[in-house]
Amino acid sequence: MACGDDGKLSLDSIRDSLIRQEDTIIFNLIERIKFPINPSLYKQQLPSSSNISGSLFQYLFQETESLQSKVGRYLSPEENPFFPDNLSDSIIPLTKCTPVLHPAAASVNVNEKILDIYINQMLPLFCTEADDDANFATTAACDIQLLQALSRRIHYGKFVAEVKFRDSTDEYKPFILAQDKDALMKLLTFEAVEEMVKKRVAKKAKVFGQEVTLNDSIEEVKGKIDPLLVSRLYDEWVMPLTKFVEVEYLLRRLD
Ligand SMILES: O=C(O)C(=O)C[C@]1(C(=O)O)C=C[C@@H](O)C=C1
Repeated sequence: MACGDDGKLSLDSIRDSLIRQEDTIIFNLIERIKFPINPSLYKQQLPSSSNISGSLFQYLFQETESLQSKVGRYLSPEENPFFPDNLSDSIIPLTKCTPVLHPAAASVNVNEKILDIYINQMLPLFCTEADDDANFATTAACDIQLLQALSRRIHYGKFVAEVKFRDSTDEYKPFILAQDKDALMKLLTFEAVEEMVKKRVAKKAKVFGQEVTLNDSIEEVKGKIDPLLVSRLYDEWVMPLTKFVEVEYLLRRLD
């Protein structure tokens, strides 16, 4: 949802973007699972002489975000930082355009949850537990790309919620005034759409993860990623967190 796209805001256009973002997430997953979990990356305390606290991963991620913030990454309402206290001012001036989202959108950030689920549940599900392969910098680069793609997709819930609110203000308003989270969750849920998303991401995982050879007679070989796990990723984490973001945004929509 680029600056000035306000006029193009529709549920169909937002869903098209979510569909395109599936490709990014699945390709990034395929890249990450080339490596084992590499647990030392997330636990390793750096030598005290380095003056850096936390894990190597945290250090790399914070420095990446800090550098990207200098060139304006977090001026975009689509981007939400994992380490908001560690950002630098942007050297790129803010473009003047009408914001699509309500200003309270800035206070909705579920990246702490995403990071916790990613390290403690997703990596053990997708990656092998083989010994560390010491490819820490490359592994972390894959993690950061994937986490940023997941975060962008999940926080897109703000745009989905905004368009649903604009399309059906009379239906949403009483539940927002009553701060009724359950009623909002029910109203914004489309089970048939969720079923389609799960099927589509499994199909994409099968297609994107297949080995491409020039020998047509070769039997179908095991793909690079398990389609069922991708479907589970969306079912258990991506869609529930997107809906959580939608509810949190709507609760603040009339502030
Ligand atoms: O497409 C929507 O209406 C959304 O709110 C997005 C989404 C999703 O995360 O994919 C979430 C909730 C709906 O039940 C269906 C799909």
